[in-house]
Amino acid sequence: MIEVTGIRKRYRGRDVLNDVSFTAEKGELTCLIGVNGAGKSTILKLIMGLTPLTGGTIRIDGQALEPKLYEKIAFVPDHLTMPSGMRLSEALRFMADFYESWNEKRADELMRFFQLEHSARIGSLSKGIAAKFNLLLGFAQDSDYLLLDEPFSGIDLFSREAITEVFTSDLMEHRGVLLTTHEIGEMEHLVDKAVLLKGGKVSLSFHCEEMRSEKGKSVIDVMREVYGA
Ligand SMILES: Nc1ncnc2c1ncn2[C@@H]1O[C@H](COP(=O)(O)OP(=O)(O)OP(=O)(O)O)[C@@H](O)[C@H]1O
Repeated sequence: MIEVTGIRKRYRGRDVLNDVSFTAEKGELTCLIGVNGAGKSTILKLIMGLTPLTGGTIRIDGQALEPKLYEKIAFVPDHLTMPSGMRLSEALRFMADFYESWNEKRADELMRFFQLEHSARIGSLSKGIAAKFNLLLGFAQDSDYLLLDEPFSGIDLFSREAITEVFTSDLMEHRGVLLTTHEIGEMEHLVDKAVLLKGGKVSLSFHCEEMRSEKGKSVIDVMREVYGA
């Protein structure tokens, strides 16, 4: 379990996150929802140790963050970070060399599934194709947890559908997935738990199925109430 307790983050004298707590469990898809600038990406960076906490604690499977724990987590940022002149085949080789958790067979399957060409260069990819390859780099790591920052941002409907299919496959079955989004769209039926951020705090956190069965509300209904949209 990823356990975020009372975290605070201050950038240049301004509190971006103020006492944020939530958990993301293995075998579940947890969605961090918030408008632009709510602090979603910051939370993922804090979990990955890419920026220091101002306060609070983050524990993974009961342990405080330390470099060894990152073997359990794959992080997919909101854009491809590989050099633009690199071919996809070279990027895959880099991942295989760099990550012990790299699963070559899975990477090959996903290359075929997303219809990606090994010889294409990173810089020549369209936005949607780049997003698919970016996701592949995370999906093909045998990690317990997968953190995804805005995986659907700027992607057309058909690419979204292909990516959604991966989320429902057994590739994800036992993993804990924590993803951020500002619009839930067709993801809604995939999400187990929603964490709604507002004003640097968690406004509401709930299991979607319970919300549906007990209050008859969808995630979008709740978002409308919280964000007044
Ligand atoms: N390195 C930084 N230095 C200063 N301020 C920052 C830094 N990174 C983020 N911020 C600020 O922190 C706030 C939260 O940013 P963050 O990127 O986490 O939001 P977000 O919810 O992911 O937004 P989006 O949906 O637009 O990606 C924003 O106001 C942003 O300007």
